[in-house]
Amino acid sequence: MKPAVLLIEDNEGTRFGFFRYFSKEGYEISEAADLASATHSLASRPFDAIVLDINLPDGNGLDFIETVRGQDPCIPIIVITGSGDVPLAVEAMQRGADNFLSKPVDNAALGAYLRKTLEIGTLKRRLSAQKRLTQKEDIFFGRNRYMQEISHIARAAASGDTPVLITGETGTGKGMLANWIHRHSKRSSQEFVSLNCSSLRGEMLARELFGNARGAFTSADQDRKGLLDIADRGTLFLDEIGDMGMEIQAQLLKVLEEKTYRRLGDVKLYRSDFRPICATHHNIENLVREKLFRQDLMYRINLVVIHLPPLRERLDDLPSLVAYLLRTLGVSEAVLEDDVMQVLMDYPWPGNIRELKNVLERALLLAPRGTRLGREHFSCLIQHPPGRATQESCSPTVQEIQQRHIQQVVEQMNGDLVQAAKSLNISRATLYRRLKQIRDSQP
Ligand SMILES: Nc1ncnc2c1ncn2[C@@H]1O[C@H](COP(=O)(O)OP(=O)(O)OP(=O)(O)O)[C@@H](O)[C@H]1O
Repeated sequence: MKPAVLLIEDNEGTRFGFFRYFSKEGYEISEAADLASATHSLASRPFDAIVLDINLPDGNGLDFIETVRGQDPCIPIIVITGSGDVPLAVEAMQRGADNFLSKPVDNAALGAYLRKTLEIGTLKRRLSAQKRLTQKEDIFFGRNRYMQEISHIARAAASGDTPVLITGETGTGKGMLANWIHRHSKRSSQEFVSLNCSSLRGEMLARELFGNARGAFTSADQDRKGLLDIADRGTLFLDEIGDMGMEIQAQLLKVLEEKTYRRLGDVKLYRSDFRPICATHHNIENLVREKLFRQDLMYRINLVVIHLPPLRERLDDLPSLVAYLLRTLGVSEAVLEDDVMQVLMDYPWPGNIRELKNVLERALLLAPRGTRLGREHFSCLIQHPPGRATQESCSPTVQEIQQRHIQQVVEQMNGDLVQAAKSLNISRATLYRRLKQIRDSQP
């Protein structure tokens, strides 16, 4: 495919010469005589590079560099300045241009610059995509008064070693906060082991937690470590602990009291020094009243309680949270058109921050590269009732089909993850990761 270049230049003669030369060189050239038509062109299709004159009839090209950079940090920009205008060229580079040339422009020199700059642009994009994949997600606390208090308690929890209970609706960031506390605690060099107690029941959950000896049950062909073993000296994050069955609750209480446990089918006593951090979307006290949760276990795990508020109760943080999430997705907040924030403010966010992130990611996928995100990219939030926005408005993607298949196999194996991993021909760790992704993608 030909590289697409947008030439923003008011001089018709220069544009003509440029068009003829670079079309022959194999580029697809679009022309804009002023900033207004350049903005229009950028909104209507993606470009691989921009060649920009500084003095234009309706504004200064220098300011335009920042606008473009806000929408696409990687697109190469080459600036054309008047002859000998070095300070202007320096300013252009400071504002984000990749290269500059003085007038009259030597097309051959510009061609060489363009080739090099396009190569750099491709590399930058690749790096930015790689960074996105490898970057560890960091938590956003925000300036909301209540969240400031939470950040204070979280810091205190990280410097101590007592159990923590995190409550809040789905997608409010309970898992992220648990991980943040671990990473800022003295246990950070050890494992952070996460287990979702609602996805496994009874003996299956016991097997995951305690491990098993060879022959403990039909498919136990070897000794297997449990997560308690792996979490030794680290942190064990028990997500959705409110859904844990009463029998396992009794076993967990014993482990918390004695720090020792037995693998299934084993007589040997194992020791694990793990720090428990638990999370639930339930009100644990109600569960205790309903006799669904042991009171003694509640007192063991709720030494520090952190309640994360739903997103709709911290809307004062929404604009900076959106900017933060967009940055983690590799774009700046300038990518949003002005009236979009009101759409985001008006939506009740039943899936909280997870749903917000999914909605932003989907809007970025829908919009052509280099264009701004308008209301039309958030039509799910306007047209669909809350909670269904990210699921039903689009046909399933390959990833969604894969996720369904994994869920079906886990169900067929009655939740036996060892067998499910074998049947899917993936490792147990990969299966855990995929199951977590499935949970994370649900609002
Ligand atoms: N404070 C935050 N800062 C940045 N991103 C966040 C924050 N909270 C949540 N997210 C985003 O939302 C996603 C879901 O967060 P997380 O899994 O921690 O929520 P949760 O409350 O544990 O949800 P569930 O109850 O469904 O397990 C995260 O992967 C992250 O992308």
